[in-house]
Amino acid sequence: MQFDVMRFPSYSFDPTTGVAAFDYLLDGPEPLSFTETITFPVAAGRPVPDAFHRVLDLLHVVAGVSYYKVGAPPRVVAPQPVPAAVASFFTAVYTHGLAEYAYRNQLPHVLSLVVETPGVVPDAEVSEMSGRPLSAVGGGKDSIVTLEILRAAGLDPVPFSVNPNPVIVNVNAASGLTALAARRKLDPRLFELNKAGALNGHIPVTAINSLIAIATAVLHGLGPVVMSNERSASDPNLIWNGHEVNHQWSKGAEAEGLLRTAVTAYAGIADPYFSLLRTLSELHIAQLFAGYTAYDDVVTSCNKAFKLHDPTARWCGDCPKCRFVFLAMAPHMPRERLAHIFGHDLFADEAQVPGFTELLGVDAHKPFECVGEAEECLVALSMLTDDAPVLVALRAAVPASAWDDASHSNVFTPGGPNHIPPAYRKLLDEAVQAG
Ligand SMILES: CC(=O)N[C@H]1[C@@H](OP(=O)(O)OP(=O)(O)OC[C@H]2O[C@@H](n3ccc(=O)[nH]c3=O)[C@H](O)[C@@H]2O)O[C@H](CO)[C@@H](O)[C@@H]1O[C@H](C)C(=O)N[C@@H](C)C(=O)N[C@@H](CCC(=O)O)C(=O)O
Ligand SMILES: Nc1ncnc2c1ncn2[C@@H]1O[C@H](COP(=O)(O)OP(=O)(O)OP(=O)(O)O)[C@@H](O)[C@H]1O
Repeated sequence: MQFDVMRFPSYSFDPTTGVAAFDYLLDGPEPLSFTETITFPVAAGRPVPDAFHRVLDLLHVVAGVSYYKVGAPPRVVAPQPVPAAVASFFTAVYTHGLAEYAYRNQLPHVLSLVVETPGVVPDAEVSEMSGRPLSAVGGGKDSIVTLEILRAAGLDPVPFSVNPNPVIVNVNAASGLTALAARRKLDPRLFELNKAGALNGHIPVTAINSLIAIATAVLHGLGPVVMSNERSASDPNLIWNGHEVNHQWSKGAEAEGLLRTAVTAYAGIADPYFSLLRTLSELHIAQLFAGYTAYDDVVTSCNKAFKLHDPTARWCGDCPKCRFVFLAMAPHMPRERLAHIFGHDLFADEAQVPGFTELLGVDAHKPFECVGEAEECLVALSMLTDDAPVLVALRAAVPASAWDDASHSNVFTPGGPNHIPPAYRKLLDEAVQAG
């Protein structure tokens, strides 16, 4: 399949049903069109603010990555004039956000795409968001820590999810907070094309979920949107053709900054979105999570729970994410509690050794998954003193030089680029001190 250009013909929004329908066109000798629908929670009795439509304009282009990847045309033409910051954001989403897809499919031209726009407009006038925080919930430990920090500060957070699976529904129930949800339905034609062998790969899903969250906050008079993206999300998995390839790019600090700037410039909202946990390592977040026992029967960080066609899974117990979270939580809680959360003790199973070795960075690059740095894994291992079979094998596998790095590690010192507003930074600092 050969296409010349990706276009964005139109979109619609019906305030009575909350349904937005976004159209896409892969144009060429045999064009393909797609429609994705996103159903927002209806805000009965509230007028639809202009800023909501502005955020949908951004979402229309960003959600197009799922369809772009079917054919990877050399041109992407956005539908309307935007401020320069928005054009830069679009280009970053299609290049950095699709870098893993480009690497795996050997499509270097994707890394140097420039999303074209039909003109440049000045930045919008800016006003504040001043409602209850809308806190994105993915069902894992990170968003639970954020919800609990916001709740403890009396901010009355509203949990929010896109396509909440049973894990997210159960986490929200355990929190006792009333949640909002949006439903996202990809065009079924995409799955037919995938089955027929079309180009496919990873997309920057957090950028899409984040814009859906911001649109929901605007529609309901809530906000800012508070995410739970950690420090290590900004670190690349590898360098290819001189470009960083980061599986988690749209969870990283660069993407967060670009998205914030684009929303402010185009929709006129100050401080619309930030990650409360941005300065923390995964190991540090796991330590804070250990202080909340109410979620032990429901929390799930395994990505198997996010499969569109099987949303019932919890911890699979045999993937990089399960291994990483098990290792990150292990120093902060008794093994019995950890085994209860996961359903079994991964450190007792010697078949897990190669997977843990990969996390420690002994053999290859960091896996294409949402896992922390090798350094964090080494520090976790150095904090564990018992002789579980996997731990014994890992200690033997780690070269002596690696332990020096771990002992000088700053994994429990908050730091790094972030966009946390000062009032929220104070809450985080208090939680870290108490933890
Ligand atoms: C659950 C998961 O990890 N899915 C990735 C997997 O897709 P798979 O086919 O195994 O299952 P589905 O997610 O059900 O996808 C079915 C097809 O639909 C396509 N698709 C899905 C969502 C979307 O927004 N657009 C789409 O086009 C997808 O390509 C499938 O063909 O492998 C895919 C290819 O590598 C990944 O793209 C799937 O990842 C999902 C989009 C997803 O939600 N993944 C998150 C769990 C995830 O990886 N989060 C990252 C953050 C990445 C970021 O920058 O935002 C993380 O936690 O590190
Ligand atoms: N379905 C979803 N709807 C809305 N936000 C989501 C969804 N899935 C993940 N997120 C948010 O996206 C960000 C990244 O997700 P991620 O899976 O890393 O976090 P998590 O589920 O909270 O924790 P963990 O890293 O333990 O899985 C987090 O802020 C999370 O709250």
